[in-house]
Amino acid sequence: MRAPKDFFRPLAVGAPTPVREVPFRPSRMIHFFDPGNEKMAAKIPVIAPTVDVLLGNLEDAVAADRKEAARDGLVKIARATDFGDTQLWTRINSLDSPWVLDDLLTLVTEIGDKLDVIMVPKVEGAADIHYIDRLLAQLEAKAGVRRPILVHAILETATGVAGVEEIAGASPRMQGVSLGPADLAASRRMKTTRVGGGHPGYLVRQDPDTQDADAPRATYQQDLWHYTLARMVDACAAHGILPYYGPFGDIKDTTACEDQFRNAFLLGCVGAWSLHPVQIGIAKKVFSPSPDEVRWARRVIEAMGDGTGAVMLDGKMQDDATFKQCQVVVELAEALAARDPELRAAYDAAGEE
Ligand SMILES: CC(C)(COP(=O)(O)OP(=O)(O)OC[C@H]1O[C@@H](n2cnc3c(N)ncnc32)[C@H](O)[C@@H]1OP(=O)(O)O)[C@@H](O)C(=O)NCCC(=O)NCCSC(=O)C[C@H](O)C(=O)O
Ligand SMILES: [Mg+2]
Repeated sequence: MRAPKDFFRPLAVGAPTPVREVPFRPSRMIHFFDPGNEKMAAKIPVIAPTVDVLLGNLEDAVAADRKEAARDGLVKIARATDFGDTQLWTRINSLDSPWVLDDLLTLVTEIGDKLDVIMVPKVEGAADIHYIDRLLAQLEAKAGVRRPILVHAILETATGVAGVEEIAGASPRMQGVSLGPADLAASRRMKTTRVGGGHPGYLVRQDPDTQDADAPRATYQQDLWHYTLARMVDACAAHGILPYYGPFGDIKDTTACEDQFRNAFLLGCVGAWSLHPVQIGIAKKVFSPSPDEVRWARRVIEAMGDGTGAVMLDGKMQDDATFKQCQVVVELAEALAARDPELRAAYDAAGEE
């Protein structure tokens, strides 16, 4: 553990100075693609302007004999593409894999100036982040990278969940954390076989009718991920970094995907992963506050004046705390609208009603 006074010092001579605050850049969808898959790679110039983050995936879902093709493909795409203000991320292979060292050596050396964030899978604790932190500093110095590449951890082992607070605060490079429900389920020995989402067996049942013991009893499906997501959101907020829901594997079930994403949004997440083009629009819709909500939030802020005291608005009490919640909504809306002209128009129109 570094002493507090050294926390923001570069970890290698010649490495860029670490950031003091994670820059808030829209990242409603982190769009995964396999850079070694020619069909997907061909779509990247068209997809890039429609997403907030493009992520060249090198880890799970890329077969062992395609790892080098994926890595080389990412270098080629990064060099050939102007991403505008869309961020470029990568997910490297896990720290115990035979590929990760070459992933880092190649990517930082070849395209370090184009990479915004490196997503690290299966992070177990602060030690994993410290290892990556020092190695990145050495590679950035060697390659002459001018701004620090940030780090994003996937929370997908039971040990990682137990240490999420120390992971979130392990380095000034920490940009955020995503939930990895599929690996986490395996690590915990949960009895599911899905990538995220609910399960019909995880439910609570209405109490029996005292007059009629045989009367049907309603059941309510519960959210398997609530506990972990809530811990992750708190850890991220406490350390000033950003929380994300991860993947939703049932590509055809766009309704349940939207529900899962919305739960995460309401709980504090800023985005989710899109695994297929059909999930891009869902994430965009869900992780952008609706024009009605923005209009309401603006009304509360206006009615509250300096933000102290209490007022009634449409029969509802507003005070310092609702003022702060409304500021969160309006600040997010403004940051997203600055990048998204359609959203700007929708928010402006709502303001005129
Ligand atoms: C899920 C898929 C395998 C589905 O692919 P496919 O069967 O080809 O779907 P479609 O026929 O509907 O595709 C239509 C066209 O769109 C292209 N396509 C598909 N996906 C993408 C994409 N992500 N980006 C760009 N283009 C895409 C197809 O090539 C088709 O093109 P064409 O034929 O020319 O019309 C596939 O979507 C896929 O592999 N997605 C990514 C999966 C992935 O990254 N998985 C890893 C992340 S989840 C995870 O790791 C779990 C997590 O860590 C945890 O532990 O929880
Ligand atoms: Mg995983």
